[in-house]
Amino acid sequence: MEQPGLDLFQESYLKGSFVQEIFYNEENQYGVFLMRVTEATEELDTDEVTVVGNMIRPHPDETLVCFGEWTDHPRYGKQYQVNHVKKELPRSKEAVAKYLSSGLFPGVGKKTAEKIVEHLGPNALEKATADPAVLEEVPGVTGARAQTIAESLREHHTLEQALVILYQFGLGPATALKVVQTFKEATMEVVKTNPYRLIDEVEGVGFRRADEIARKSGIALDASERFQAAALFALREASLSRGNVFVTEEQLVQSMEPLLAPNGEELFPSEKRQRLLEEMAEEERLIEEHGKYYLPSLFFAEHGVAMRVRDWLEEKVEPTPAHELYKAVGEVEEELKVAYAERQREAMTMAMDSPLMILTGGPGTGKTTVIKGICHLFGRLEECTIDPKDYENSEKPYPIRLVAPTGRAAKRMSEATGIPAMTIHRLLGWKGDFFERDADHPIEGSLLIVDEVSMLDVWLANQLFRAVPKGMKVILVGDDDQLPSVGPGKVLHHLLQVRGIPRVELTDIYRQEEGSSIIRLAHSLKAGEVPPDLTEPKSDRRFFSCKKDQAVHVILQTYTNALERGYTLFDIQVLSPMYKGLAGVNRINEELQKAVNPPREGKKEIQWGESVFRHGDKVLQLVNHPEHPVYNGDMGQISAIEEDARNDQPVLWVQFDRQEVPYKRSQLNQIGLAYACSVHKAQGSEFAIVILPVLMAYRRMLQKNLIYTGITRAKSYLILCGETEALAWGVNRREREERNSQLTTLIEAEW
Ligand SMILES: Nc1ncnc2c1ncn2[C@@H]1O[C@H](COP(=O)(O)OP(=O)(O)OP(=O)(O)O)[C@@H](O)[C@H]1O
Repeated sequence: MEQPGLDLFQESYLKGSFVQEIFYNEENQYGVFLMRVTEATEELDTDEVTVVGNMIRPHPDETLVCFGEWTDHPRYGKQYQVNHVKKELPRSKEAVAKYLSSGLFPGVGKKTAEKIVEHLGPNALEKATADPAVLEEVPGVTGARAQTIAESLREHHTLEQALVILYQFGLGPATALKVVQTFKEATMEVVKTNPYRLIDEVEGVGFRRADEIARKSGIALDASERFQAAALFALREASLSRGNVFVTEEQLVQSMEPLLAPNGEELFPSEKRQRLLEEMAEEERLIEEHGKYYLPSLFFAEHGVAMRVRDWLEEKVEPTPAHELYKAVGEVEEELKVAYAERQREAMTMAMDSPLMILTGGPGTGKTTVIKGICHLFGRLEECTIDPKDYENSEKPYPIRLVAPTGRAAKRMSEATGIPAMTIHRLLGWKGDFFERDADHPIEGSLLIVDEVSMLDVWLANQLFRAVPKGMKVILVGDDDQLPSVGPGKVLHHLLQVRGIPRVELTDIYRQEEGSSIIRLAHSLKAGEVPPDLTEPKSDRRFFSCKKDQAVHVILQTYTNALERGYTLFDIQVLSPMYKGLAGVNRINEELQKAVNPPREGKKEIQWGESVFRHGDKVLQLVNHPEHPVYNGDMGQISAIEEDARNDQPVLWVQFDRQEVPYKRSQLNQIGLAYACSVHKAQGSEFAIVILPVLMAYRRMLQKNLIYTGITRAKSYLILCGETEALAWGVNRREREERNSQLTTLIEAEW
């Protein structure tokens, strides 16, 4: 094996060809190959080496130079982690002929390949790339065919070159590959003339990265496209990271400053700025209205929601005669064996006569009990059965649609009311990139009840509202003190500010009667007060004082104690405000996995990025899965693992409540370990036991809504661990910023 001196090649590399593909994922171009090495920077004790990394799928006859480093994988041993790959064109006549007929070049079979090599010699590839006309000299190759072959040769060559240049521009191999795959032969053109296109078209490229490329391509600091890219980037950041539906011009300019001129120089005077923004508005890349700047999709969503709400407010409903209403309420009370409180009764009767109504209230105030009452009252007044069984073989659709943003919330609601419930995505027929239900294909039924509305962002609210047919009553149920939606807008909050939307707020706590001190604590914290008995042990809650570095230990101890007492993995949930850090979600998951589901001989597991999925692990679905009805926030348990599954075959199965869902390797980013999860991910769910660390180390994240949401996830037992001052600090801190939205004004202005 050749070994050139290190002075010639500073980087470590292996040269050779791939003799076997062990694994290859088309989606992220990640592969594992066996390479026969002919040349290397260091001495090797074998000439067959396992090589892993992101790369365009190599062809067996290609000679490759892989630059990278040696790693020691805990499971697979020593392997070469490729950083980037350079392909060498084959040199011998046989290899060139084989390469040409490998299928990479359309229309070139074995015979033609041999003829080309015969005629042009071993340098055929270089010659044909430089001058396609030489191919025409090959007997039997017509002008058009010569052209096609030369084009694909050149295309290959250009892609290779583009990759090398992108590496030089500082892009990592995975991103560089994505760029080349997106723009193909146009890659270099895009990179040289408008690398800002990468922000929109290549996942994982932000403004700063694109701007670095622009610098290297010689694009001026005051170029128009630079300004416009920064404007869109800032607008997206404001909406997606901070939840704003729009930004004011001042906010926009302010957030663009650090992007455009970190040293404070004025590259875009106000006149130029104005002109460039106007240009973007003309091209509908953004929308400007009275000095407010929107991403188009948010503008239309917010206006859509406002328009729909206005329609409901303008709708006239014939009121049900009072005596009929009260008689029916009495019958429902009798049927359900509940004596509804005055306010609860008001909510039920109001729901019957309003096209749109909002029901709010903290935990334990009886929202679910009222939802059930509303459904039964509706059935009586409409004189229709609400027993799902009566609709099983009927043409008639079930009249009530009960929905929630997460699968767990829907399940909880359906269990508590006895009425079928589903996620909003399922109701709307989410197909992965579009909803089947819209204004032209509305949902069926005459009563829609949406729970956990605080989680609804303006996009989803618009999708849902536009799919509601005329005449269907809509009841929105939620708790405005919970965390707002992850996506932009604060729909429930802003709807509550509209005067004129019928609403009832439930304030009396009923669960307290059952002796819940968790709910009492939640209500105190909501009022910004830490009760003096916080650290006193109660029958349903405990506070364990500890510092940051002890928190994980306390969590492990409590968790395993609960398991010993017969609680299951699904009864206990650790919630943490952060992912990173000593007591963050990631670390707790790692430690709990070690403690409650350790590796064992014969127990299958699979490495995924930094983490390991093991048979029996509790996992969380992170996105809505359009193929199977599993949704963001659903939890399940790994029921099988096939370690050596081929790329297109499932590698792991998760048992959710009602079904087992298979995942291919490329889909493993849709799940995560779930012994611990973020408070955001637990929205809409309840657990028998919640363990919540509250530490000053998290103070950046701690705020009232988050603590309140975390605590109210506990149904039977709450364990707080950490520092009392962290809790006090957090509950006195409101959400950092209000979210910009015009929703209230839009509805009120024209209504
Ligand atoms: N009028 C009432 N009389 C007696 N008990 C009631 C009444 N209303 C509600 N409850 C009881 O209070 C408890 C909490 O009610 P419910 O679950 O409906 O509240 P919730 O607002 O939906 O709470 P959460 O959001 O925490 O689920 C239940 O056990 C319920 O039976």
